[in-house]
Amino acid sequence: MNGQCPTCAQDLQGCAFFFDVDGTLAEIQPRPELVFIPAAILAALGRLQTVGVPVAVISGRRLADLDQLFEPLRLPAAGVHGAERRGADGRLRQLNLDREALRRVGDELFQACARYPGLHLENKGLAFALHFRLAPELEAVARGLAEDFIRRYPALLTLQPGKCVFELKPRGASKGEVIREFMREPPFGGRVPVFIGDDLTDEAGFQAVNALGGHSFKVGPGETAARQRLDSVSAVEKWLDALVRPLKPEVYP
Ligand SMILES: O=P(O)(O)OC[C@H]1O[C@H](O[C@H]2O[C@H](CO)[C@@H](O)[C@H](O)[C@H]2O)[C@H](O)[C@@H](O)[C@@H]1O
Repeated sequence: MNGQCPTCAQDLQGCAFFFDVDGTLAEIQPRPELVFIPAAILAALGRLQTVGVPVAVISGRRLADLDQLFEPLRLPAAGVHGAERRGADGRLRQLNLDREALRRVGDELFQACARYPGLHLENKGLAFALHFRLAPELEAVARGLAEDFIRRYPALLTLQPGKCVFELKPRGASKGEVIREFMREPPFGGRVPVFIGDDLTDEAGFQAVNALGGHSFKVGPGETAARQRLDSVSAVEKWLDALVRPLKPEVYP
């Protein structure tokens, strides 16, 4: 195999790639369940995986959702902002959390959100997303609800703002920490990490790869710890295409 990273000219086999999902590999959609990964991106990730270049997705979504989105690929992945992780060996690790307490929080949130039909509560079991994309006038309500629950359950939850969403994520969940965990394991360990993301939850990941001597890319505008920039999901697609294009054609029919 030959091939280089188009940005840093590093041999691909020396790199390990980490990708955020929504806003990075998939265009933002009005509702979470409408999201899809473009076929060209799936093909590029599949190519990298086929030739043994380590690839993982690092998302706020649940692992189960990620597996559906990336079908037929089954990638090493971290879900719920790092609260759950599946390594390259297939082993699952989760933060040690009080599931019964989280279930009660989910029930309470459901009751609280019922008063605001425009709010969409995404209950991920280990985390809760209060989406106001389809009702922007409810942003302050969503923030208020999220802050109230964080105040009442400070040992359990922490606030993670995002794109038209306030998330209550488990305390201790961090995209930076899961990238560091992947980098301590084969086949990621010993390589140069590259992380591409677009949102506030990705900042911990950018900081982690910067500290590990890797490359960090922010998709779109906004202040960031990332050191390089890609404009959009289509720019990520083109970047990935440039990454895999030099790979030998006989390996990829
Ligand atoms: O870390 P990510 O993979 O980027 O996931 C972050 C959150 O993405 C989803 O919400 C966002 O995307 C939706 C679909 O485009 C959009 O409707 C919503 O406004 C965005 O906030 C997902 O629903 C969350 O669970 C993820 O945590």
